[in-house]
Amino acid sequence: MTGLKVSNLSYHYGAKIALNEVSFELKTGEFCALLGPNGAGKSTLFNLLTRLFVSPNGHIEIAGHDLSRSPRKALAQLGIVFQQTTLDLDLTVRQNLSYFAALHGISGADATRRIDASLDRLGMLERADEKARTLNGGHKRRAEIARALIHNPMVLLLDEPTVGLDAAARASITSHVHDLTADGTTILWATHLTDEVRDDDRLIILHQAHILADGTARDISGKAPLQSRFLDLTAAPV
Ligand SMILES: Nc1ncnc2c1ncn2[C@@H]1O[C@H](COP(=O)(O)OP(=O)(O)OP(=O)(O)O)[C@@H](O)[C@H]1O
Repeated sequence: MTGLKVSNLSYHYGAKIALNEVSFELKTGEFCALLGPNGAGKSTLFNLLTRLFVSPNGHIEIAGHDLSRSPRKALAQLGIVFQQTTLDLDLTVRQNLSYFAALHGISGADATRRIDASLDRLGMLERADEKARTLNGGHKRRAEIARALIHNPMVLLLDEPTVGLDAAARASITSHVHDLTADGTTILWATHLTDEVRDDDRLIILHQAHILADGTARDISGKAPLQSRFLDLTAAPV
């Protein structure tokens, strides 16, 4: 079954092409790293996937729902973690998640059950009653990922979620997020850091609006380290 399908998607800012005929398909429960240097088009793609932008060209399907024809159904299956922290630092972790649950029309015992389950998935349940302000950067991101899962989306988008974190926190978050695929969540993880990509991961390399490579990280890097393969691929203009 398909988790996320993007077909012939293009986007222009005036004369500037930010995405050019981009197509890829992720299976249900697949983890995919979207690797691209600054300006590759990652944020533009995320803005199209979340319907902040609408493109007249191409199609997006989220968990089988066409985003332009059935936006409510499609967006109900989407969770997103933005690059910038959006927690209310004066609320506890649980209060932050409760607020988000309410926005999705989830309250009472159902909200409590979902919040506990989400926090548990990210190893954050014991911190539920701590103020967000007191959490370290890695725990803040984990709370935000738990929040993005409250409505049980089939597809989770993460836009460079480890920016500003130390190596240990980055490793912990990448590991937690990989674990989410075990129950069928499809993950699209935007990054510009090759060390966040595992050999077995699906990897899409985006550069100057084009997909330059799509396959397993192992196959794309070949005998070279992924970092040098990535630098080679993105050195030349498309
Ligand atoms: N509002 C805009 N007007 C004109 N050009 C834009 C606009 N926003 C982005 N671009 C250009 O579109 C291209 C893709 O930008 P985008 O922000 O999607 O890349 P990105 O991969 O997310 O980069 P970063 O990692 O730096 O956020 C870049 O060349 C960028 O300069």
